[in-house]
Amino acid sequence: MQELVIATKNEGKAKEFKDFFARYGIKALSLLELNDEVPDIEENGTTFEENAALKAEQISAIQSTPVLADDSGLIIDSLNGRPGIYSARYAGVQSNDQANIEKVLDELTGVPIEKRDARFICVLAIAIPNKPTIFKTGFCEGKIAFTAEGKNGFGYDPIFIPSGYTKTMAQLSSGEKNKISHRYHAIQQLEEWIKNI
Ligand SMILES: O=c1[nH]c(=O)c2ncn([C@@H]3O[C@H](COP(=O)(O)OP(=O)(O)OP(=O)(O)O)[C@@H](O)[C@H]3O)c2[nH]1
Ligand SMILES: [Mg+2]
Repeated sequence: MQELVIATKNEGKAKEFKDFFARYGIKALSLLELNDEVPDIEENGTTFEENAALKAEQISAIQSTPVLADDSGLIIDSLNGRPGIYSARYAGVQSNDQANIEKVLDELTGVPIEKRDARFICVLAIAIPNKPTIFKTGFCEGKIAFTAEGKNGFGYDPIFIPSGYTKTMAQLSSGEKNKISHRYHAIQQLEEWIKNI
């Protein structure tokens, strides 16, 4: 079976990539599964594109293979786009999903539903040795809930209600999330590339 390295140490993302790529007969391997120890890549870019490229290109250079990286996050309109590129570390470098969620809910205290618009963004970068890096972007629109609900998914899923739904992303099955998510919309644009992998 064909393999593709995904430059992520996030188990939630890794699981979603495995499900997506299995459909194309490709085994997605995260950095947590590689035999050699892979260094943490410093995400010091100022955009999702820069951070995705940093992860994909550095791991591709180490492994000498094509590598896909995902830089993603939550953009909340009434917080001027925060947490944005800082989504993973919003409540601090050592923060976890729970602390990040609490910080967002805290900052949105008293904000009515019409002002809770938000979207997830996923920027994929594919680095191929000696070729220009490819970028694809996907979005998922929605609103921030008043309380955290649901146990599926990861990150901010328990407080994100996708447009057209009355449940949070964490209350949807993985199959349902993977048909509407920002990651799905980005991967969909890679179909042609995947066929020629
Ligand atoms: O509810 C969510 N559902 C999602 O589908 C989702 N996708 C991203 N996120 C959030 O955005 C950060 C990305 O930051 P990020 O791209 O730097 O990833 P990461 O640091 O977790 O792992 P890595 O891929 O860099 O190793 C993550 O940690 C999450 O907090 C999501 N939250
Ligand atoms: Mg990261």
